[in-house]
Amino acid sequence: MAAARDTARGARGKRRGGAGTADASGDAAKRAPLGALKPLIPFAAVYRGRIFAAFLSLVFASGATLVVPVAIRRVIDHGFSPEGHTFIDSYFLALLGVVAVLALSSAGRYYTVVSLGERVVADLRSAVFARLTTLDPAFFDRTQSGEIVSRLTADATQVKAVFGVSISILLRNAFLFVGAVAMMVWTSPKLSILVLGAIPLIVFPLILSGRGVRRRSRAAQDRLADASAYASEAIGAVRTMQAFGMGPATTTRFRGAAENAYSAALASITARAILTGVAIFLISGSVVGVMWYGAQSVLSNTMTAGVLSQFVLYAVFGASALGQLSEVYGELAQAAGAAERLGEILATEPTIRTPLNPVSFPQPPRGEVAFEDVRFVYPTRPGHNALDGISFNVASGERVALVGPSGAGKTTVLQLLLRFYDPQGGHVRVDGVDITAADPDALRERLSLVPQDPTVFSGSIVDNIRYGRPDASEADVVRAAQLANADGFIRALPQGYDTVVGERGMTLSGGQRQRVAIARAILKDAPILLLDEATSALDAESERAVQNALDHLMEGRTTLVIAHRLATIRAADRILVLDGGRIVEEGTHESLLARGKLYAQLASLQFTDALDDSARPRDPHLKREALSAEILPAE
Ligand SMILES: Nc1ncnc2c1ncn2[C@@H]1O[C@H](COP(=O)(O)OP(=O)(O)OP(=O)(O)O)[C@@H](O)[C@H]1O
Repeated sequence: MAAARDTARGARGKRRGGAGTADASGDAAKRAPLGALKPLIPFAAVYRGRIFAAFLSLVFASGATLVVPVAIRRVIDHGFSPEGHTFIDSYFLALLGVVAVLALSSAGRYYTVVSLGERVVADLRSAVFARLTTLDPAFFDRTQSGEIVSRLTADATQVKAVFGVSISILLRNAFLFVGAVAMMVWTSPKLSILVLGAIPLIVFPLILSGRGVRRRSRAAQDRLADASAYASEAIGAVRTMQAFGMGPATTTRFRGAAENAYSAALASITARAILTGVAIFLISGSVVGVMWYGAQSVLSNTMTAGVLSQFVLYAVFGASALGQLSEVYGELAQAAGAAERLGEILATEPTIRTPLNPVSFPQPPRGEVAFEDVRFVYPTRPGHNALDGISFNVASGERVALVGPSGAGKTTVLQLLLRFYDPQGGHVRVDGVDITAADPDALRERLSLVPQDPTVFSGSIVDNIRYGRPDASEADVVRAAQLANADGFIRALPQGYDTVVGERGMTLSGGQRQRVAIARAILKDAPILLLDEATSALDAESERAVQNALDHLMEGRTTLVIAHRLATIRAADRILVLDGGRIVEEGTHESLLARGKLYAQLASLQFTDALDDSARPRDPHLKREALSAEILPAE
């Protein structure tokens, strides 16, 4: 049950990048390149007012830009003539006004569009995170946590950079391009035909190469996610890494992952560089050609110098707008790669869902549990029955211990009861209700879990205890801590209950972490307690403190405990012995010992408090043969 064990197990079943990711990238390559940005649309659509403001400022900024060449033509054609000095002041004054409008509307455009980008990405990140919290453990068995973090950070950042700045550039240039083309036609239809004829020749190859950029960009982000996943796993297990002297080897592997990310990014950059170069040459080359033709017309007096200047300015505007569009297109294609990955998470539906008409649990809770011929196979390990037709009942207030060799299916029983997975066959009932017909949140309200290696989050002790009931008063928290035998050590900490414990509670001892988790469960006060006892023996004093805390916790509750200690087993009303996903024996400690089968063997080997030091055989091999029946009754 422990988080750490979960992680380790998850890692076994995981494939780098996850199957879903690989398939989706194949599909994506076939889709319209920017279609992947679609998941962002609903996020932006919420902010209609800002979009309208952005649109207005765009219209003004582009309009002001497009007026400039007209003013320049007038200055050239009339301003330098003898009577021109009467006009020139007013021309330049008007030009100054245009420039002022341009400046104001450009600032407005930048502000509205970029802040919209920030807003959308903040919403997107929260939505992706919210979706992640609803996904069932089967998803996390397939996907590495570091990869997910990378999507939340690197991908969202890329979308933000592009969404904010590039969309602003894209829209401005799209407006300018359309405006410039219209003005070109108005200025000189003949020259315009020449220029516009060249456009399809320019645009088509750009669109084609944009697709390649996007594919490469997605590959680069995938490699980056691999590197992040590896890094977060390594940093999460830094003590193990250092204890085994694996620092240099880990660094080498990370460097490999980082190099892969670099190579993939380089491929994407190269494609973009080529795209930009080709675009600039095609576009500017065609402008040069048109200028040459226009110069001929001026020389043959079929066009004035002012009109040519005006036309050339529009052509330059149009060309540079197109050039920037192609560059932005590359960036958008990159963002599409990132958005697509985020979209995949948003589109992942949890398999554990509340049914349309959930059955409610009876009130008040009774605390009954029933497994009826439950069969279960982990999705990442098809073909292996983790539970192979298990049936048992736990009555209200009963204490049942689950015992069995490693891999027998004990943890799986608790995972199914928590509805982390649904069984392929049979039923799991709580208070008579099939849990697949109920709301998972309502189910989990009736369950308290104390895992083997309890998770303590970075934050204050008081917040950690409150984790199961955020609205609990300080007095309730203290009472729970007292019952959990944790009050004493908490008060001895530098800031008492407000002491901040490091990430994953690293600054607390194992026994202290367990007592914090027990206090949390006491505070939650659920009728059914799921307990995964720690396998590692604590020192005698902590052991007693934890045992005492557990006694308080189990009082008046139905308890299902994965037992590793004799004291717990003796306190149980009934013991279920699991092996290979089945219940092979059932009874009390004494009756099972008397049978002399699997339980009796396990009893001599497995229970951490079964042998006191004086009775512990010197030779570890002898321990295996120590007859439980001889030693255990002496306990
Ligand atoms: N997330 C998972 N994905 C795939 N297989 C899993 C997963 N978790 C457990 N298993 C497999 O299911 C079987 C039952 O595991 P389970 O964790 O229930 O055993 P256990 O009795 O709790 O063992 P232990 O005492 O070592 O914790 C094992 O073969 C295990 O390898």
